[in-house]
Amino acid sequence: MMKRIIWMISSLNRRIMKLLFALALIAYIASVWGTYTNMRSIQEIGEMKIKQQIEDVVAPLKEKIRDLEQSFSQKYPPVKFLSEKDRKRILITGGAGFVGSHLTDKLMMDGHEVTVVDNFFTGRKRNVEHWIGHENFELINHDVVEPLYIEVDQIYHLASPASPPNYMYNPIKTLKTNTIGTLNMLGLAKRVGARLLLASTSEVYGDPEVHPQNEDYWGHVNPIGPRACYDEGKRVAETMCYAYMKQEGVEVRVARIFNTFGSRMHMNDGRVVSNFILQALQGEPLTVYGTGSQTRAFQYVSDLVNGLVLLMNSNISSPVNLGNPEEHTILEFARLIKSLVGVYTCREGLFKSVSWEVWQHLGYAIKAKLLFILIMINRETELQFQCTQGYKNCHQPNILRVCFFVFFKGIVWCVKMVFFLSFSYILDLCYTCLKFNDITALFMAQWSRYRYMPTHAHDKR
Ligand SMILES: O=C(O)[C@H]1O[C@H](OP(=O)(O)OP(=O)(O)OC[C@H]2O[C@@H](n3ccc(=O)[nH]c3=O)[C@H](O)[C@@H]2O)[C@H](O)[C@@H](O)[C@@H]1O
Repeated sequence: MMKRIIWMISSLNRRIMKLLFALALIAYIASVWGTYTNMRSIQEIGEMKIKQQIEDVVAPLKEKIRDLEQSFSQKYPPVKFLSEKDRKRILITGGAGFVGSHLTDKLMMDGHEVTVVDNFFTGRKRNVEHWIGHENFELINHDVVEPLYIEVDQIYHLASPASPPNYMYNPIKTLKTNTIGTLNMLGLAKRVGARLLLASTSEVYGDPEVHPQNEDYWGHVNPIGPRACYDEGKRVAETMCYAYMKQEGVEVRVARIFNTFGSRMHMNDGRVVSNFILQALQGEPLTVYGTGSQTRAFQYVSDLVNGLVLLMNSNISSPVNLGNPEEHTILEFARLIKSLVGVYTCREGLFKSVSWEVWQHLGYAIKAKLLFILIMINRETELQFQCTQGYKNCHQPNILRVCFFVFFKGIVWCVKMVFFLSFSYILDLCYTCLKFNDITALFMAQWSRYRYMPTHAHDKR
């Protein structure tokens, strides 16, 4: 009996032992598996962390590489291809200035090799920065008062401050630039056999006694007046050109430039266009000097640039006036600027980030679609463009003006909607008319529709 009991206990023990052993084995496998997965997840987290750190370091580098790649593949404005024979090496002094930079654009786009020389007194590097790095373009920081040795076929000599506050700022420097500078450029033209175009000015006529001034007029200049440094400087520059032409056989062209406006005109330029636009945008009264009855004709810069290029390539060696023949008094001009700035401020939200070209197209598109929305599309739009895009950053709105313009804009849009709805109604009418091919029948039909409707309703009832 005892034996039996012992056997039973031991067999029970063996079973329990086996069970325990199996359980221990499972626990061991589970713990090994757990540790393994745990280690893996720790490893993975570590790897992820390292990856993240690497990403953090690499991301700015990648961005820099992208920027560099973009700068290497910089997009330039489209440039025509010219054969070696037609391609000219052209020097533009003052090429980073207001007129000079537009001339640079034209000649570059025409496919010539352009070297811009500027001392950046009134010129700005940003005016020509879109050409920097182009194989046809070179920018030299140089003052024409010092001699320049360079091989060129044509010289556009524009270097000189042109706005009264700028040229009066340092009259001796203005005189040196226009005399010694011109002498240096004529010397260069003589040495390399280049043709030189001098950017002269309407101011060589001084305070004119004849009106309008043609090129034969000799002028009426005060040699000791406040403007003399510029007026007399340009007059002597013209004299030098013709002396070099007669004595040395240098080919010269002389453009007498009248008032010009356009983009890249410095907002503190001091001339009437920039002054008035700036004052109007800032809501200040426009400073009309004197009675405002003095007249000026304003040409757009692209017209002037086309004129300069035409003159350079022509065979006219005598001086040529370049300006807009349409004259306005300064008072009229002030009124125009006021109205343009007013009109545009209402539209600012609409066209804020739109470039001029796009805006122009947009203007045409709107005009074509909605006949009743009037948009001025003529030379004034260029002024308007300068009013807004050119000096956009200077516009400081105040709350009163904003409220006024929101209200004004609301009214304008209501009027437009009324026009538009009437227009679409008329269109609808015309369309139906065409369909019916008989206006009387149409009205009869319209009328009878209203007239018989209640009867039909009655019939139905
Ligand atoms: O824009 C130009 O191309 C010309 O500008 C200036 O000649 P000016 O006609 O005196 O140019 P502004 O200073 O713009 O003056 C034009 C008229 O507006 C008047 N003005 C100017 C500025 C102003 O704030 N208010 C004002 O009534 C002037 O008295 C002048 O009668 C330069 O001296 C010329 O060399 C250059 O050709």
